[in-house]
Amino acid sequence: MKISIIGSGYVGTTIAACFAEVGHDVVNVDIDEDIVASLNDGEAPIHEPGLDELVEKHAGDRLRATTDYDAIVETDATFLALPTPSEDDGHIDLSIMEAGARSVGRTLADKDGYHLVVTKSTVVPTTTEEVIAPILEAESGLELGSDFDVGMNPEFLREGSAVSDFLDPDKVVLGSETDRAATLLRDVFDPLVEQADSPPVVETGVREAEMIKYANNAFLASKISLANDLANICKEYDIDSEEVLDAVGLDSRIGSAFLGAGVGWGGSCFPKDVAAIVAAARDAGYEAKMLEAAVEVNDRQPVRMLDILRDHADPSGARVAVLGLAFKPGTDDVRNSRAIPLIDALLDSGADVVGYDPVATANMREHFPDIDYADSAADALAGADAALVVTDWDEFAALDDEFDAMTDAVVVDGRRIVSRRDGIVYESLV
Ligand SMILES: NC(=O)C1=CN([C@@H]2O[C@H](COP(=O)(O)OP(=O)(O)OC[C@H]3O[C@@H](n4cnc5c(N)ncnc54)[C@H](O)[C@@H]3O)[C@@H](O)[C@H]2O)C=CC1
Ligand SMILES: O=C(O)[C@H]1O[C@H](OP(=O)(O)OP(=O)(O)OC[C@H]2O[C@@H](n3ccc(=O)[nH]c3=O)[C@H](O)[C@@H]2O)[C@H](O)[C@@H](O)[C@@H]1O
Repeated sequence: MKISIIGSGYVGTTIAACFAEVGHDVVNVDIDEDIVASLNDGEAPIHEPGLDELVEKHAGDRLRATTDYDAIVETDATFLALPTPSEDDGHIDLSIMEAGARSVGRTLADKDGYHLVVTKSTVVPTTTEEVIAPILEAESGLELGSDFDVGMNPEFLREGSAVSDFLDPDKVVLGSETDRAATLLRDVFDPLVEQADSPPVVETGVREAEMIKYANNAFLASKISLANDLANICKEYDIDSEEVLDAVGLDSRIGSAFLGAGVGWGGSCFPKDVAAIVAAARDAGYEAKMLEAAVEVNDRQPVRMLDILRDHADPSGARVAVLGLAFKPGTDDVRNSRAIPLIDALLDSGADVVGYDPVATANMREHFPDIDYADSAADALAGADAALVVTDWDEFAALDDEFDAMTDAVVVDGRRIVSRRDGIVYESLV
């Protein structure tokens, strides 16, 4: 099949390369000329394990990129993989989706024959039918339900394992409102489902598919916050929270994944998606109390970490090493990293901050151009009065003699990753 994908970021590039891998002809449309050039040169514009190989293998053959929306006319289906950021009050900002839909609609005016437009981005329920579809109709002059249909196919991949998550998913969710759209979506996913050893395929309505994505992310984020709440109680009683949560996770109804207690969840999606569904629920007249509490617990974890530091050392005038700047290990992405509120609070307290991350320093420098950055954990620790461990990079577990170079070795561990205890003042957050 011929597929077009609008947007070539984490999701757009990954699904384009993977659709090409399972045999589709794919064209990626992005407004960024550098991204388009990179894809056409056979180089992935983002860092994801396995992506370079797929892009190199298919570029110039089953995979091409362009800035020209006209390319979608020749395709059977168009996937919108555009950003859906948050407004300041948490509401979803649909302006980029609306701009993309206008461009797609204008282009489809020139198409003879049926077309399917699928929302891949995470959007609050009713967006595809009540925002995207009317724009497509108005701009194209075509009629929804006869000339074209809309569908919704939420994405569950994680950064750092995007290719393997997409090619080997736990489930595929296909949202549509007409038989023709359902059949076409099935045709798109059949080759992927077959090579992935037939994961469950959930065929549902468009707004149900939109809600499944939010429910998924809200559940995972809340599970971490609940683990953090329980771990905080454990700490009050001097109980090892890891032992407790490991045992709890053995219950097959609960499961061990996403029970990792610590400084909380960040990244480009959990914070914005939980905020967006809470705001959408409020607009609809419902107060999502559990989700609001999940956010509150998450916001409190970095504050608790600073409180622990203050129990052992005065941050004012102290040199504090922040180990780990990425929102999770395996990525250079710092969007909503827990390191950001921590560094902000340290600077407010008058601390002299030195940050270290194996790969995310350049991105964090854009947020905090004026703090120091070290080239290694050892350099960050040398002469520091205290260290806060924020991201669970494996290399932090191996730190040992490096702590001896600290001036006053106070270590507050936000991810329970540091092994060394002797000769340092060590306290874990949970
Ligand atoms: N990043 C992730 O791990 C996941 C993201 N999602 C959702 O997928 C959606 C996309 O997210 P990402 O891929 O992370 O975004 P991204 O920011 O990495 O990439 C978006 C791309 O769209 C391009 N773009 C912007 N306006 C455009 C326009 N009018 N026409 C064509 N291209 C345009 C940008 O140049 C950029 O390359 C969001 O709704 C996100 O919530 C869903 C699952 C996982
Ligand atoms: O919608 C999205 O964009 C994606 O959001 C998350 O993926 P991602 O943000 O890449 O990263 P995760 O591995 O889920 O981690 C998110 C945050 O939770 C934290 N986390 C994770 C697991 C855990 O046990 N404890 C914990 O604090 C991580 O450190 C990180 O800050 C979801 O896992 C994906 O399924 C989803 O598609």
